[in-house]
Amino acid sequence: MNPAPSLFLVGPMGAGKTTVGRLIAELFRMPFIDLDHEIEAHTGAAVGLIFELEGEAGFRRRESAMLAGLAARHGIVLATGGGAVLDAENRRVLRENGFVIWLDADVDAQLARLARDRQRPLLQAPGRRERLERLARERNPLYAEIADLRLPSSGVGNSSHAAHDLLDLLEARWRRGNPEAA
Ligand SMILES: Nc1ncnc2c1ncn2[C@@H]1O[C@H](COP(=O)(O)OP(=O)(O)OP(=O)(O)O)[C@@H](O)[C@H]1O
Ligand SMILES: O=C(O)C1=C[C@@H](O)[C@@H](O)[C@H](O)C1
Ligand SMILES: [Mg+2]
Repeated sequence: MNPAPSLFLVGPMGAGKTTVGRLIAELFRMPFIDLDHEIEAHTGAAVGLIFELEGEAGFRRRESAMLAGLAARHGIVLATGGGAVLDAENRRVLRENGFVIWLDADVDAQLARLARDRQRPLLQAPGRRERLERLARERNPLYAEIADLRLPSSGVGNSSHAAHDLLDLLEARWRRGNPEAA
């Protein structure tokens, strides 16, 4: 039961786009694709190394090119990277090609979940809290601009619970949209 052509997950680092996205894809029996992973597989370099060699601008070019190709596929669950919404064309591509889910997380939850992270280049410097707060201020309006649904989360909780909450929300929403299916 999935009338949406594709599900696109957007939101900040540590919100669960990759983890919850993979689970929701399993629950809906849809193929799961992770944008960061595809970029790494295509270039043969980790996100951190791409940032080091080409700067954030180089990474964003690769991200936009990869997103344009993947968003054209139908019936997928696509986990984007936290900064994919920065580009206006990316936002258009997401909005026009699928159902956009904003997985949100407060900064305390991000800090707890990513405390041991050494992969995300934007977090590899002191002042993580200030950095995450600034990113939230800049990006939240962009997530809000394209989201069809927002699922907030806090604490370190459990991604499996988050996936089931999302499943319930989506099914309730689709039943409302199509009373025949209720
Ligand atoms: N809803 C949740 N409750 C508890 N823990 C979570 C939740 N979502 C994610 N996590 C944990 O947080 C960590 C980061 O999650 P994940 O990699 O899915 O984030 P992301 O949104 O894909 O981030 P990025 O934008 O950097 O790709 C993982 O260890 C994951 O298990
Ligand atoms: O929030 C961001 O800008 C990023 C999030 C990750 O998913 C990666 O795309 C990369 O580390 C940048
Ligand atoms: Mg991810």
